[in-house]
Amino acid sequence: MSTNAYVNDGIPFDPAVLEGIRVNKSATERRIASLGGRRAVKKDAQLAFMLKAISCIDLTTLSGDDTPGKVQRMCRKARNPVRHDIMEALGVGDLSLTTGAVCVYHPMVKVAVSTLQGSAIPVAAVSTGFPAGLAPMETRLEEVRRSVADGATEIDIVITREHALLGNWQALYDEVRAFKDVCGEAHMKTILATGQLASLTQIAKASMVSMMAGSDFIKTSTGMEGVNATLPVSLTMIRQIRDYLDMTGIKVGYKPAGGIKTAKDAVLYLVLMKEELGREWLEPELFRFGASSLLGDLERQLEYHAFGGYSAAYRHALG
Ligand SMILES: O=C[C@H](O)COP(=O)(O)O
Repeated sequence: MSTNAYVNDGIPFDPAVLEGIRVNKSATERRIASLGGRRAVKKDAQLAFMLKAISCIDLTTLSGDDTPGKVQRMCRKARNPVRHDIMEALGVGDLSLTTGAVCVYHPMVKVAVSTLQGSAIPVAAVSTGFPAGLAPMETRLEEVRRSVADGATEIDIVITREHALLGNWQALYDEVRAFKDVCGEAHMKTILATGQLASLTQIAKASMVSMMAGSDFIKTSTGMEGVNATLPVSLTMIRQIRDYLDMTGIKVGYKPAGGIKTAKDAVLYLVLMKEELGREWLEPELFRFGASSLLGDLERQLEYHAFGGYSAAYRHALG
């Protein structure tokens, strides 16, 4: 069962809501360009942002050569994401820092759950025919059922891109709703694969439909598309989260995923969340990074803050 208090039961499909959605690409890009320069993050705040970023990572391995051993190592890293001597030197040795979750393919759910036993770290399973989402619907639904039965409390689903590309919003709604029904109490994150959609307006509409259908989180990418998470796409999606909140009073989470590799990038995403949605979206209940290598750079930067020097990237596991 999910321990996340933020649940979106969804609302009935309303095509009229979509008619008013238009995204101005240049205005979106201008807003993002203002992000880095306008407010340089000071050193102490940077440290806080980096620790926050770690607590919001869905530490991920999604590779054809995943093995139980690799997943176990990743789970151990999720429990202790930063070397003890670095945490001590930063004066935060007593902080019980973990990543937000670990994220794996279905066959690795059991091993992740057993390795994380005794911690509060949830296991997320990518499901529904990840990454293309082109398996038969019954197979995709069954995959969700099995991941939930094996102990995943978070399910990352992929949408059928065709529905969004053709503007078949009722079909997208019905698909996401069907996945939500089989997720039961597991928290559902809906991956739009934004790099394969046609425009920011289409991404905004797909975000809104996914939330109407009961997504607890909306997520950019699988990490396997040619273009994965970007800041303009993120601004587009989180403004839909804001509109859905205004419309329903329901808070939906956001997960940028794929290609986020540096502490600097992570801080920009956190600043964007804080400025657009407020502090509540800086918690793992409402914000996650889907990332396989970001933790390595964050640990490296924290080491720099602690000791004034970098060690080689290879010294940071999963770096
Ligand atoms: O959802 C997670 C992504 O697949 C991770 O992508 P990445 O390997 O580029 O960090």
